[in-house]
Amino acid sequence: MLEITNLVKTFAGDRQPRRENGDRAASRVRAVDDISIDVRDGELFTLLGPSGCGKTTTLRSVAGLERPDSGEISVAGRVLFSGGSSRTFHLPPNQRGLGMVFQSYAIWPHMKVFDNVAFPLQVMSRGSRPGKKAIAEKVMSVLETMELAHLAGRQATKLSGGQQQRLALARALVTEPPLLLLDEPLSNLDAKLRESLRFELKRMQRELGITSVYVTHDQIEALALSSRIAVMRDGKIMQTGTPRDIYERPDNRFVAEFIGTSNFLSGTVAGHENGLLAVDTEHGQLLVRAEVRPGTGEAVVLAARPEAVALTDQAPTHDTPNQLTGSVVTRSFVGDAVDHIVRVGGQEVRARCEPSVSLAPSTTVTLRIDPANLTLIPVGD
Ligand SMILES: Nc1ncnc2c1ncn2[C@@H]1O[C@H](COP(=O)(O)OP(=O)(O)OP(=O)(O)O)[C@@H](O)[C@H]1O
Repeated sequence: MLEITNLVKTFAGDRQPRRENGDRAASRVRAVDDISIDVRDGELFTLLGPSGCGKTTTLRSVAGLERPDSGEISVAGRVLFSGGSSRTFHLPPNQRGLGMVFQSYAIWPHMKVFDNVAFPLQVMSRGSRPGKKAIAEKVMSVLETMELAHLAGRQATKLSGGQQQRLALARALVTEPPLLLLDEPLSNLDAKLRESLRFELKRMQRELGITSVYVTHDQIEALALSSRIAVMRDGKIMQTGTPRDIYERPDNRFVAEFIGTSNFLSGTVAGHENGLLAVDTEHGQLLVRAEVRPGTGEAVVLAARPEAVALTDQAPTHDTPNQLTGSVVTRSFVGDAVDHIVRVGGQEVRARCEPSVSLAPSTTVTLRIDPANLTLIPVGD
């Protein structure tokens, strides 16, 4: 569906000191350094990597907002950009027909919810513009998908942050683009809202089967959402694979370390109770707050960030879920926290604790992870 071949994009870097011959040579930053990507029909494909690795520049190049130095970009066989030593072809962004949602909500504040979504249809060229009635139907249908239909008449600014972001999505989807580009669309939202919108985004993407490219620096978000992930560093792709490939079989040290700052616990779904999912792991049963409902017996992975793992040298208590027993391997002070590595059965778990919690190697400890702080990653996705 989306094919990127040998894409290169450089920017003028900081100016260098004047040379002996009086020239000032400007160094160039290779923001995207010869990358090739093939996104399949219906996939949610994620570009993942640390700040400055070239994710946004890649996405902006697909959108037509950056003009690459060389390479080729095509969507469904239609060339959007082709450049190199000879002639360059660069289709302007407004002729690419792609859906885009960026970090800032980018809704039109002076318009009502309905009009925000109707606008992209109203400005379509004469031949392809639907009639007034068809526009109203399309707008209401996409507002329903995003659960905003009841707010159609409201001023866009009078929506909550999550609703505004859903509105931005509705607006990007209404023209039924062949490809949806999403640049950290959830990063301005608080953790709870991010979690629930992540599920909605995944549901919507699946239901509509819309091919999407998603940019994020958040490994857990990438693992939980994506069909496949490309991990980037310094403008290059370090590995492309399914979430499972990436965390189970990292190709190189960079990918292993970048993904490995989170903890992963494998298990199978045992059942549901009181809005919580019970997962059997080799360390016992863990509860996770999840809005998706995989079937009993399905294989899943639970992810926990190190700061979500609490440690104590007290024995487990009866009234608290998600307690594991382990033994401290190492601890290290990192300024405002103490990082511990704890051996639990056959695996090491990282816990980032308050400075007041500092447990010596070989101490037997109880690890506690709140069900709300575990992320469910369906494997086999
Ligand atoms: N307009 C620009 N002019 C000069 N350098 C740029 C420009 N845009 C990006 N860069 C540089 O290109 C590199 C890649 O930037 P890019 O924004 O694509 O990274 P990113 O992975 O999306 O980072 P972030 O997650 O912080 O947004 C960085 O070194 C950045 O400083």
